[in-house]
Amino acid sequence: MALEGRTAMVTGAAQGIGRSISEILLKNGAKVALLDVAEATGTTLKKSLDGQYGPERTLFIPCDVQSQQQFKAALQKAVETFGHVDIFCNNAGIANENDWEKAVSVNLMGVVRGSYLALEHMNKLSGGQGGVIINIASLAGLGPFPGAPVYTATKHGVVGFTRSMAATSKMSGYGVRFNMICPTFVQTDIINSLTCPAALGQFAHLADPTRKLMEQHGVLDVSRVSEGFLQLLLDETKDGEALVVVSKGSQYYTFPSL
Ligand SMILES: NC(=O)C1=CN([C@@H]2O[C@H](COP(=O)(O)OP(=O)(O)OC[C@H]3O[C@@H](n4cnc5c(N)ncnc54)[C@H](O)[C@@H]3O)[C@@H](O)[C@H]2O)C=CC1
Ligand SMILES: CCCCCC(=O)/C=C/C=C\C/C=C\C/C=C\CCCC(=O)O
Repeated sequence: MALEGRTAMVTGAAQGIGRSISEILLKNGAKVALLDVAEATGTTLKKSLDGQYGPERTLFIPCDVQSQQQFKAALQKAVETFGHVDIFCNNAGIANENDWEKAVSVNLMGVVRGSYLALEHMNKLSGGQGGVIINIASLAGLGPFPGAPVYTATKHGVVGFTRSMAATSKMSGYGVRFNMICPTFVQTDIINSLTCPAALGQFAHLADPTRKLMEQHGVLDVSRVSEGFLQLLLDETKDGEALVVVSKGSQYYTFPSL
């Protein structure tokens, strides 16, 4: 199998896109450390995966990506259990324009924190074995999503950070590839935030236009994102790339040259 002997760590793995990415990694032979702040959902998922793949293939670690201490301890536990981690997916994210500071903390600071911890472990210049880091951004990381300005800002931040880290890693010789995925709407719990006044905050009046945007773009199955993830992971020529996953297909985004 393509990922036999490889070990991955996925944040926000208990459900939705993170769960689908974890499952495609397992199907292809990898071992996976599943991180999520939702302890009950994560524990239930771990039990179900134990039945399918055997208990030694996964590890569930309760972890809030906002906490440096929890995140560092989670990586340490995964390394102690599996020996190393060579695939890292920063996927955990929320949509909340009302509690916008939390959205910045989870969606952007959590991705920076996870990427730096993963890099510290993987960096060939400091004894690591190299690896791949794939961050889950959004189509809202490439253009304006009306009604969700802070969500949009965090995803633009993830795109800029990941591209810069790819260039930094290449120029420094770290042996770590950085890529990102920019999906359109995907059928998971987060899209309920789009019509939830508490999550839209001062932009609650934009719930209807947002619903229309969703109808126009279509809502994808999570498997479309995990298939894209596998493609990016296995293609060693991809570094600093944004894979856009929309209803008509998946394609690499062409950024304007400066
Ligand atoms: N569903 C969609 O339409 C799209 C989602 N995305 C992105 O995909 C990623 C995954 O979202 P979905 O699976 O759609 O949503 P989801 O709400 O189904 O799953 C998010 C997971 O992240 C976990 N999580 C939230 N805060 C966390 C924290 N502080 N620490 C650790 N785990 C935390 C949740 O417990 C949950 O299991 C997010 O970054 C989201 O922004 C991107 C484009 C489209
Ligand atoms: C706030 C809830 C977020 C739900 C999950 C999500 O990220 C969904 C995003 C879907 C679409 C984003 C909408 C608009 C983005 C606008 C323009 C993209 C233009 C890209 C380009 O070609 O320049």
